[in-house]
Amino acid sequence: MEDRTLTILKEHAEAGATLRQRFFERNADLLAEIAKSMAVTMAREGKILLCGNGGSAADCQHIAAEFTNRFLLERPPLPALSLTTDTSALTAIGNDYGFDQVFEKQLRALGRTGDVLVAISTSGNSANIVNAVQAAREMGIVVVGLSGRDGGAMAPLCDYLLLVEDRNTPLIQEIHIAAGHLLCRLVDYYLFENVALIQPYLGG
Ligand SMILES: O=C(CO)[C@@H](O)[C@H](O)[C@H](O)[C@H](O)COP(=O)(O)O
Ligand SMILES: [Zn+2]
Repeated sequence: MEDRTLTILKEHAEAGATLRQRFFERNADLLAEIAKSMAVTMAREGKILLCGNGGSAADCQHIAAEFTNRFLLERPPLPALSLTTDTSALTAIGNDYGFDQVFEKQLRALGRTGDVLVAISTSGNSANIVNAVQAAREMGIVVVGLSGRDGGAMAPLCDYLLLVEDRNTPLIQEIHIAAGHLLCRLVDYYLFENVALIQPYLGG
């Protein structure tokens, strides 16, 4: 049988590169606006909460750790928490109430008005994500959605929606983590390098 290794590799690399470039071009202003909103939240003692399933759960943990540890800049730890990591909470809620509520119940326990929820779902249709987003809206928590395809059920519920217009879940996720890293970089920029850019939102 013919060896298609190189073709598969090239297709993967090219599709990812094209998608990434188009995403950053289309969403430049939106990414800056979201990063400002996150920076303002943290400047006001709020926090970033994150939720997602599968590979997106790993992305949530990854981004939360960039904030609580450090990113490229040496600076104080920033408050971010992934709702994907507490196996006791996940199994207790999943077992007693159902998997659809694993993020919503944690959010209701830990979220506060003015926090930001980063909800990552490539389909936008995962019930546990949609439920968490709905709860966030009720609680006055800003919702940043990272999605793919047409954004699914989550799309109309988000304050900000970063959409990767493709149907390939792994490629969508690769753009999501690139966007997550950029948000970490911009939040540091607004909080520690050019605070004047968020001063109008902070008042005083
Ligand atoms: O990492 C991957 C695929 O690359 C998978 O684990 C994927 O995240 C899972 O199938 C998720 O359950 C998909 O959920 P969602 O993105 O549609 O909300
Ligand atoms: Zn994956």
